Amino acid sequence: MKKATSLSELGFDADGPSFFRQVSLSDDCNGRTPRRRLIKVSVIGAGNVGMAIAQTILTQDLADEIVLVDAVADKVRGEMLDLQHAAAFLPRVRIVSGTGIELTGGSDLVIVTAGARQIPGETRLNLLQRNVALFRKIVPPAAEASPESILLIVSNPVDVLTYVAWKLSGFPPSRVIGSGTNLDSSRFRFLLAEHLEVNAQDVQAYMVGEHGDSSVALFSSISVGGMPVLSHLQRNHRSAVTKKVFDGEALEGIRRAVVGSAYEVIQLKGYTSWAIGYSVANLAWSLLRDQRRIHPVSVLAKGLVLGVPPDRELFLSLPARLGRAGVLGVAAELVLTEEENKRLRQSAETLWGYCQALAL
Ligand SMILES: NC(=O)C1=CN([C@@H]2O[C@H](COP(=O)(O)OP(=O)(O)OC[C@H]3O[C@@H](n4cnc5c(N)ncnc54)[C@H](O)[C@@H]3O)[C@@H](O)[C@H]2O)C=CC1
Ligand SMILES: CC(=O)C(=O)O
Repeated sequence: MKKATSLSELGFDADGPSFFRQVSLSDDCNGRTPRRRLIKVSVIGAGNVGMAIAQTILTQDLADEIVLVDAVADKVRGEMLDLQHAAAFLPRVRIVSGTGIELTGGSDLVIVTAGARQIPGETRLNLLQRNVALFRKIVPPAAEASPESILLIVSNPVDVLTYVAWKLSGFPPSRVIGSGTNLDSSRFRFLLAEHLEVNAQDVQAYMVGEHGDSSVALFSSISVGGMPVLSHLQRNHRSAVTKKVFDGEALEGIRRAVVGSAYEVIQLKGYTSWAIGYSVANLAWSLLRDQRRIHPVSVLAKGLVLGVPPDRELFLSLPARLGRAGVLGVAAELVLTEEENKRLRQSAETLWGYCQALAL
Protein backbone atom coordinates (compact mmCIF):
# COMPACT_ATOMS: atom_id res chain seq x y z
CA MET A 1 0.00 0.00 0.00
CA LYS A 2 1.20 3.53 -0.82
CA LYS A 3 2.53 5.43 2.21
CA ALA A 4 0.30 8.35 3.29
CA THR A 5 1.77 11.67 2.21
CA SER A 6 2.12 14.23 5.03
CA LEU A 7 -0.06 17.32 4.96
CA SER A 8 2.93 19.64 4.86
CA GLU A 9 4.31 17.78 1.82
CA LEU A 10 0.98 18.43 0.14
CA GLY A 11 1.19 22.13 0.82
CA PHE A 12 -1.43 22.15 3.59
CA ASP A 13 -0.81 23.79 6.95
CA ALA A 14 1.49 21.40 8.80
CA ASP A 15 0.73 23.00 12.14
CA GLY A 16 -2.94 22.08 12.42
CA PRO A 17 -4.31 20.41 15.54
CA SER A 18 -2.93 16.91 16.19
CA PHE A 19 -6.43 15.50 16.71
CA PHE A 20 -7.07 15.82 12.99
CA ARG A 21 -6.01 12.59 11.31
CA GLN A 22 -3.83 13.10 8.27
CA VAL A 23 -5.46 11.95 5.09
CA SER A 24 -3.73 10.14 2.28
CA LEU A 25 -4.53 11.70 -1.08
CA SER A 26 -4.58 9.83 -4.37
CA ASP A 27 -1.87 10.14 -7.02
CA ASP A 28 -4.17 12.59 -8.89
CA CYS A 29 -2.66 15.38 -6.81
CA ASN A 30 0.83 14.64 -8.11
CA GLY A 31 2.02 14.77 -4.55
CA ARG A 32 1.50 18.52 -4.18
CA THR A 33 -1.30 21.07 -4.00
CA PRO A 34 0.02 24.48 -5.00
CA ARG A 35 -0.73 27.31 -2.60
CA ARG A 36 -2.52 30.30 -4.02
CA ARG A 37 -1.10 33.77 -3.35
CA LEU A 38 -2.84 35.34 -0.37
CA ILE A 39 -4.77 38.55 -0.95
CA LYS A 40 -4.40 41.44 1.50
CA VAL A 41 -6.85 44.32 1.54
CA SER A 42 -6.46 47.36 3.80
CA VAL A 43 -9.16 49.82 4.74
CA ILE A 44 -7.91 53.14 6.11
CA GLY A 45 -10.73 54.79 8.03
CA ALA A 46 -12.95 52.43 10.01
CA GLY A 47 -16.01 54.66 10.19
CA ASN A 48 -19.46 53.97 8.75
CA VAL A 49 -18.19 53.64 5.19
CA GLY A 50 -14.96 51.77 5.92
CA MET A 51 -16.79 49.19 8.00
CA ALA A 52 -19.58 48.70 5.44
CA ILE A 53 -16.88 48.05 2.83
CA ALA A 54 -14.89 45.72 5.09
CA GLN A 55 -17.91 43.66 6.05
CA THR A 56 -19.10 43.33 2.43
CA ILE A 57 -15.64 42.24 1.29
CA LEU A 58 -15.57 39.76 4.17
CA THR A 59 -18.84 38.13 3.19
CA GLN A 60 -17.70 37.88 -0.43
CA ASP A 61 -14.66 35.73 0.39
CA LEU A 62 -12.45 38.10 -1.55
CA ALA A 63 -9.51 38.62 0.79
CA ASP A 64 -7.36 36.40 3.00
CA GLU A 65 -6.38 39.28 5.24
CA ILE A 66 -8.24 42.51 5.99
CA VAL A 67 -6.44 45.31 7.81
CA LEU A 68 -8.46 48.06 9.46
CA VAL A 69 -6.65 51.30 10.29
CA ASP A 70 -8.21 54.22 12.11
CA ALA A 71 -6.98 57.17 14.15
CA VAL A 72 -9.17 56.10 17.09
CA ALA A 73 -7.54 53.05 18.68
CA ASP A 74 -10.46 51.77 20.78
CA LYS A 75 -12.99 52.18 18.03
CA VAL A 76 -10.95 50.25 15.47
CA ARG A 77 -10.15 47.46 17.94
CA GLY A 78 -13.83 47.21 18.80
CA GLU A 79 -14.74 46.96 15.12
CA MET A 80 -12.10 44.28 14.57
CA LEU A 81 -13.29 42.17 17.51
CA ASP A 82 -16.91 42.52 16.46
CA LEU A 83 -16.09 41.17 12.98
CA GLN A 84 -13.79 38.46 14.35
CA HIS A 85 -16.65 37.21 16.55
CA ALA A 86 -18.57 36.34 13.36
CA ALA A 87 -15.82 33.90 12.33
CA ALA A 88 -18.06 30.86 12.72
CA PHE A 89 -20.35 32.16 9.99
CA LEU A 90 -17.82 33.51 7.52
CA PRO A 91 -14.95 32.44 5.26
CA ARG A 92 -11.66 32.20 7.16
CA VAL A 93 -10.04 35.64 6.99
CA ARG A 94 -7.33 37.13 9.18
CA ILE A 95 -8.54 40.48 10.49
CA VAL A 96 -5.99 42.89 11.90
CA SER A 97 -6.43 46.42 13.23
CA GLY A 98 -4.51 49.36 14.62
CA THR A 99 -3.65 53.00 14.23
CA GLY A 100 -0.41 52.66 12.23
CA ILE A 101 -0.31 52.78 8.44
CA GLU A 102 2.61 50.32 8.52
CA LEU A 103 0.07 47.55 9.25
CA THR A 104 -1.11 47.91 5.65
CA GLY A 105 2.33 46.93 4.27
CA GLY A 106 2.27 44.55 1.30
CA SER A 107 -1.41 45.12 0.53
CA ASP A 108 -2.84 44.29 -2.87
CA LEU A 109 -5.58 46.87 -2.47
CA VAL A 110 -5.63 49.92 -0.18
CA ILE A 111 -9.05 51.51 0.26
CA VAL A 112 -9.10 55.02 1.76
CA THR A 113 -12.29 56.14 3.51
CA ALA A 114 -10.72 58.24 6.28
CA GLY A 115 -11.83 61.80 6.67
CA ALA A 116 -14.54 64.28 7.37
CA ARG A 117 -18.03 63.56 6.11
CA GLN A 118 -20.88 65.90 5.19
CA ILE A 119 -23.32 67.22 7.72
CA PRO A 120 -26.91 67.51 6.44
CA GLY A 121 -27.09 69.95 3.52
CA GLU A 122 -23.30 70.28 3.13
CA THR A 123 -21.74 69.59 -0.29
CA ARG A 124 -18.96 67.07 -0.83
CA LEU A 125 -16.64 69.76 -2.20
CA ASN A 126 -16.92 71.60 1.11
CA LEU A 127 -14.86 68.81 2.73
CA LEU A 128 -11.88 69.37 0.48
CA GLN A 129 -9.42 71.34 2.65
CA ARG A 130 -9.89 69.12 5.72
CA ASN A 131 -9.49 65.91 3.76
CA VAL A 132 -6.52 67.08 1.69
CA ALA A 133 -4.67 67.79 4.95
CA LEU A 134 -5.48 64.25 6.08
CA PHE A 135 -4.39 62.73 2.75
CA ARG A 136 -0.99 64.39 3.10
CA LYS A 137 -0.51 62.31 6.25
CA ILE A 138 -2.02 59.06 5.02
CA VAL A 139 -1.20 58.59 1.34
CA PRO A 140 2.62 58.85 1.22
CA PRO A 141 3.22 56.23 3.95
CA ALA A 142 0.48 53.96 2.56
CA ALA A 143 2.06 54.12 -0.92
CA GLU A 144 5.49 53.44 0.53
CA ALA A 145 4.24 50.45 2.54
CA SER A 146 2.47 48.87 -0.46
CA PRO A 147 4.30 50.08 -3.57
CA GLU A 148 2.63 47.53 -5.85
CA SER A 149 -0.89 48.07 -4.57
CA ILE A 150 -3.94 49.61 -6.16
CA LEU A 151 -5.21 52.71 -4.29
CA LEU A 152 -8.99 52.96 -4.22
CA ILE A 153 -10.19 56.31 -2.92
CA VAL A 154 -13.64 56.75 -1.38
CA SER A 155 -13.31 59.82 0.90
CA ASN A 156 -15.01 62.95 -0.44
CA PRO A 157 -14.81 64.92 -2.58
CA VAL A 158 -13.70 61.69 -4.19
CA ASP A 159 -12.64 62.96 -7.64
CA VAL A 160 -10.39 65.72 -6.31
CA LEU A 161 -9.00 63.45 -3.58
CA THR A 162 -8.21 60.76 -6.17
CA TYR A 163 -6.18 63.41 -8.01
CA VAL A 164 -4.50 64.30 -4.70
CA ALA A 165 -3.75 60.62 -3.97
CA TRP A 166 -2.29 60.19 -7.46
CA LYS A 167 0.03 63.18 -6.96
CA LEU A 168 1.05 62.20 -3.41
CA SER A 169 1.59 58.50 -4.12
CA GLY A 170 3.66 58.78 -7.28
CA PHE A 171 1.75 55.72 -8.56
CA PRO A 172 0.89 55.32 -12.24
CA PRO A 173 -2.66 56.51 -12.97
CA SER A 174 -3.73 52.93 -13.72
CA ARG A 175 -3.31 52.13 -9.99
CA VAL A 176 -5.13 55.14 -8.50
CA ILE A 177 -8.89 54.90 -8.81
CA GLY A 178 -11.78 56.79 -7.21
CA SER A 179 -15.05 55.00 -6.45
CA GLY A 180 -16.59 57.85 -8.45
CA THR A 181 -20.02 57.42 -9.98
CA ASN A 182 -20.16 53.64 -9.56
CA LEU A 183 -22.53 54.41 -6.67
CA ASP A 184 -24.49 57.13 -8.54
CA SER A 185 -24.92 54.70 -11.45
CA SER A 186 -26.34 52.09 -9.10
CA ARG A 187 -28.79 54.67 -7.76
CA PHE A 188 -29.65 55.61 -11.36
CA ARG A 189 -30.23 51.96 -12.30
CA PHE A 190 -32.35 51.40 -9.21
CA LEU A 191 -34.61 54.38 -9.94
CA LEU A 192 -34.92 53.51 -13.64
CA ALA A 193 -35.72 49.91 -12.73
CA GLU A 194 -38.43 51.05 -10.33
CA HIS A 195 -39.87 53.29 -13.01
CA LEU A 196 -39.82 50.58 -15.69
CA GLU A 197 -40.72 47.75 -13.31
CA VAL A 198 -37.69 45.65 -14.23
CA ASN A 199 -34.67 44.29 -12.35
CA ALA A 200 -31.91 46.88 -11.77
CA GLN A 201 -29.33 44.29 -12.85
CA ASP A 202 -30.88 44.31 -16.34
CA VAL A 203 -30.63 48.08 -16.64
CA GLN A 204 -27.44 49.39 -18.23
CA ALA A 205 -27.13 53.06 -17.43
CA TYR A 206 -24.26 55.32 -16.50
CA MET A 207 -23.77 58.46 -14.51
CA VAL A 208 -20.40 60.03 -15.37
CA GLY A 209 -18.39 63.12 -14.43
CA GLU A 210 -18.20 64.31 -10.83
CA HIS A 211 -19.44 62.15 -7.97
CA GLY A 212 -21.46 65.08 -6.75
CA ASP A 213 -23.78 67.84 -7.78
CA SER A 214 -22.53 68.14 -11.39
CA SER A 215 -22.73 64.40 -12.21
CA VAL A 216 -24.10 63.66 -15.68
CA ALA A 217 -26.83 61.13 -16.51
CA LEU A 218 -26.24 59.49 -19.89
CA PHE A 219 -29.86 59.13 -20.98
CA SER A 220 -28.95 58.43 -24.61
CA SER A 221 -27.22 55.12 -23.81
CA ILE A 222 -29.69 53.59 -21.34
CA SER A 223 -30.57 50.05 -22.29
CA VAL A 224 -32.66 47.34 -20.69
CA GLY A 225 -31.82 43.74 -21.53
CA GLY A 226 -29.72 44.98 -24.46
CA MET A 227 -32.57 47.13 -25.85
CA PRO A 228 -31.70 50.83 -26.30
CA VAL A 229 -34.45 52.48 -24.32
CA LEU A 230 -34.64 55.97 -25.79
CA SER A 231 -34.57 55.03 -29.48
CA HIS A 232 -37.09 52.25 -28.86
CA LEU A 233 -39.33 54.61 -27.00
CA GLN A 234 -39.07 57.22 -29.74
CA ARG A 235 -40.21 54.63 -32.29
CA ASN A 236 -43.08 53.39 -30.12
CA HIS A 237 -44.10 56.56 -28.45
CA ARG A 238 -47.75 55.52 -28.10
CA SER A 239 -47.23 52.53 -25.83
CA ALA A 240 -48.05 52.84 -22.18
CA VAL A 241 -44.45 52.31 -21.17
CA THR A 242 -43.33 54.93 -23.66
CA LYS A 243 -45.67 57.54 -22.36
CA LYS A 244 -44.39 56.92 -18.90
CA VAL A 245 -40.73 56.87 -19.81
CA PHE A 246 -40.12 59.03 -22.83
CA ASP A 247 -41.09 61.99 -20.86
CA GLY A 248 -38.30 64.49 -20.36
CA GLU A 249 -39.70 65.44 -16.99
CA ALA A 250 -39.65 61.88 -15.68
CA LEU A 251 -36.04 61.42 -16.80
CA GLU A 252 -34.98 64.76 -15.36
CA GLY A 253 -36.80 63.83 -12.15
CA ILE A 254 -34.78 60.61 -11.97
CA ARG A 255 -31.52 62.51 -12.56
CA ARG A 256 -32.38 64.98 -9.83
CA ALA A 257 -33.30 62.12 -7.49
CA VAL A 258 -29.90 60.49 -8.12
CA VAL A 259 -28.06 63.74 -7.36
CA GLY A 260 -30.21 64.28 -4.28
CA SER A 261 -29.91 60.68 -3.00
CA ALA A 262 -26.98 61.18 -0.66
CA TYR A 263 -28.42 64.43 0.72
CA GLU A 264 -31.67 62.66 1.52
CA VAL A 265 -30.02 59.68 3.22
CA ILE A 266 -27.68 61.95 5.20
CA GLN A 267 -30.65 64.06 6.29
CA LEU A 268 -32.45 60.92 7.44
CA LYS A 269 -29.75 58.76 9.05
CA GLY A 270 -26.69 61.02 9.26
CA TYR A 271 -24.45 59.26 6.72
CA THR A 272 -24.59 56.82 3.78
CA SER A 273 -22.96 53.42 4.13
CA TRP A 274 -24.62 50.25 2.76
CA ALA A 275 -24.75 51.16 -0.93
CA ILE A 276 -21.19 52.50 -0.95
CA GLY A 277 -20.13 49.31 0.87
CA TYR A 278 -21.52 47.16 -1.93
CA SER A 279 -20.29 49.53 -4.62
CA VAL A 280 -16.68 49.41 -3.41
CA ALA A 281 -16.74 45.66 -2.73
CA ASN A 282 -17.97 45.25 -6.30
CA LEU A 283 -14.99 47.28 -7.56
CA ALA A 284 -12.62 45.28 -5.33
CA TRP A 285 -13.98 42.08 -6.85
CA SER A 286 -13.40 43.27 -10.43
CA LEU A 287 -9.87 44.40 -9.56
CA LEU A 288 -8.63 41.51 -7.44
CA ARG A 289 -10.33 38.78 -9.46
CA ASP A 290 -9.26 40.35 -12.76
CA GLN A 291 -12.85 40.51 -13.99
CA ARG A 292 -12.25 43.10 -16.72
CA ARG A 293 -15.72 44.50 -16.05
CA ILE A 294 -16.69 48.05 -17.02
CA HIS A 295 -17.38 50.40 -14.11
CA PRO A 296 -17.91 54.16 -14.09
CA VAL A 297 -15.07 55.16 -11.77
CA SER A 298 -12.88 58.18 -11.28
CA VAL A 299 -9.82 57.92 -13.51
CA LEU A 300 -7.27 60.28 -15.02
CA ALA A 301 -9.35 61.77 -17.83
CA LYS A 302 -6.60 63.83 -19.45
CA GLY A 303 -7.58 64.50 -23.05
CA LEU A 304 -10.72 62.36 -22.81
CA VAL A 305 -13.44 65.01 -22.46
CA LEU A 306 -14.38 66.78 -25.65
CA GLY A 307 -13.89 70.53 -25.36
CA VAL A 308 -11.59 70.34 -22.31
CA PRO A 309 -7.94 71.27 -23.07
CA PRO A 310 -6.02 67.98 -23.44
CA ASP A 311 -3.28 68.90 -20.96
CA ARG A 312 -5.61 69.14 -17.93
CA GLU A 313 -4.83 66.45 -15.37
CA LEU A 314 -8.17 65.86 -13.73
CA PHE A 315 -9.96 62.82 -12.39
CA LEU A 316 -13.61 62.19 -13.10
CA SER A 317 -15.77 59.17 -13.78
CA LEU A 318 -15.90 57.54 -17.17
CA PRO A 319 -16.67 53.89 -17.94
CA ALA A 320 -13.39 52.04 -17.31
CA ARG A 321 -12.33 48.40 -17.66
CA LEU A 322 -10.94 47.11 -14.38
CA GLY A 323 -8.67 44.13 -13.76
CA ARG A 324 -5.78 42.92 -11.60
CA ALA A 325 -3.47 45.65 -12.91
CA GLY A 326 -6.00 48.38 -12.09
CA VAL A 327 -7.49 50.49 -14.88
CA LEU A 328 -6.99 48.51 -18.09
CA GLY A 329 -8.78 50.95 -20.36
CA VAL A 330 -11.10 53.96 -20.39
CA ALA A 331 -14.00 54.64 -22.75
CA ALA A 332 -12.34 57.35 -24.80
CA GLU A 333 -14.98 57.66 -27.50
CA LEU A 334 -18.27 57.89 -25.67
CA VAL A 335 -21.10 58.77 -28.01
CA LEU A 336 -22.85 61.62 -26.22
CA THR A 337 -25.60 64.02 -27.16
CA GLU A 338 -24.70 67.69 -27.31
CA GLU A 339 -26.44 68.26 -23.98
CA GLU A 340 -24.63 65.34 -22.29
CA ASN A 341 -21.31 66.55 -23.61
CA LYS A 342 -22.00 70.09 -22.40
CA ARG A 343 -22.81 68.83 -18.91
CA LEU A 344 -19.73 66.58 -18.83
CA ARG A 345 -17.54 69.51 -19.86
CA GLN A 346 -19.08 71.64 -17.08
CA SER A 347 -18.45 68.84 -14.58
CA ALA A 348 -14.82 68.65 -15.76
CA GLU A 349 -14.44 72.44 -15.47
CA THR A 350 -15.77 72.39 -11.90
CA LEU A 351 -13.35 69.65 -10.86
CA TRP A 352 -10.41 71.22 -12.68
CA GLY A 353 -10.98 74.47 -10.78
CA TYR A 354 -10.62 72.64 -7.46
CA CYS A 355 -7.59 70.58 -8.56
CA GLN A 356 -5.78 73.64 -9.86
CA ALA A 357 -6.38 75.61 -6.67
CA LEU A 358 -4.51 72.91 -4.71
CA ALA A 359 -1.27 73.60 -6.58
CA LEU A 360 0.09 70.09 -5.91
N1 LIG B 1 -17.31 58.23 -2.57
C1 LIG B 1 -18.51 57.92 -2.11
O1 LIG B 1 -19.39 57.48 -2.87
C2 LIG B 1 -18.79 58.10 -0.66
C3 LIG B 1 -17.87 58.76 0.13
N2 LIG B 1 -18.11 58.95 1.45
C4 LIG B 1 -17.08 59.66 2.20
O2 LIG B 1 -16.35 58.73 2.98
C5 LIG B 1 -15.74 59.42 4.08
C6 LIG B 1 -16.02 58.67 5.37
O3 LIG B 1 -17.40 58.71 5.69
P1 LIG B 1 -17.93 58.01 7.02
O4 LIG B 1 -17.34 56.66 7.14
O5 LIG B 1 -19.41 58.15 7.04
O6 LIG B 1 -17.30 58.96 8.14
P2 LIG B 1 -16.92 58.55 9.62
O7 LIG B 1 -16.77 59.81 10.37
O8 LIG B 1 -17.89 57.53 10.12
O9 LIG B 1 -15.52 57.81 9.45
C7 LIG B 1 -14.34 58.47 9.14
C8 LIG B 1 -13.25 57.75 9.89
O10 LIG B 1 -12.00 58.27 9.51
C9 LIG B 1 -11.17 58.16 10.65
N3 LIG B 1 -9.95 58.96 10.53
C10 LIG B 1 -9.79 60.28 10.67
N4 LIG B 1 -8.49 60.61 10.53
C11 LIG B 1 -7.82 59.46 10.29
C12 LIG B 1 -6.46 59.14 10.07
N5 LIG B 1 -5.50 60.08 10.06
N6 LIG B 1 -6.14 57.85 9.86
C13 LIG B 1 -7.08 56.89 9.87
N7 LIG B 1 -8.40 57.14 10.09
C14 LIG B 1 -8.75 58.40 10.30
C15 LIG B 1 -12.07 58.62 11.79
O11 LIG B 1 -11.57 58.26 13.05
C16 LIG B 1 -13.37 57.92 11.42
O12 LIG B 1 -13.49 56.65 12.03
C17 LIG B 1 -16.31 60.84 4.04
O13 LIG B 1 -15.41 61.70 3.40
C18 LIG B 1 -17.57 60.67 3.20
O14 LIG B 1 -17.98 61.88 2.60
C19 LIG B 1 -19.25 58.48 2.04
C20 LIG B 1 -20.18 57.80 1.32
C21 LIG B 1 -20.06 57.58 -0.11
C1 LIG C 1 -21.89 60.63 0.76
C2 LIG C 1 -21.78 60.30 -0.64
O1 LIG C 1 -20.89 60.73 -1.34
C3 LIG C 1 -22.78 59.44 -1.23
O2 LIG C 1 -23.45 58.67 -0.54
O3 LIG C 1 -22.97 59.54 -2.45
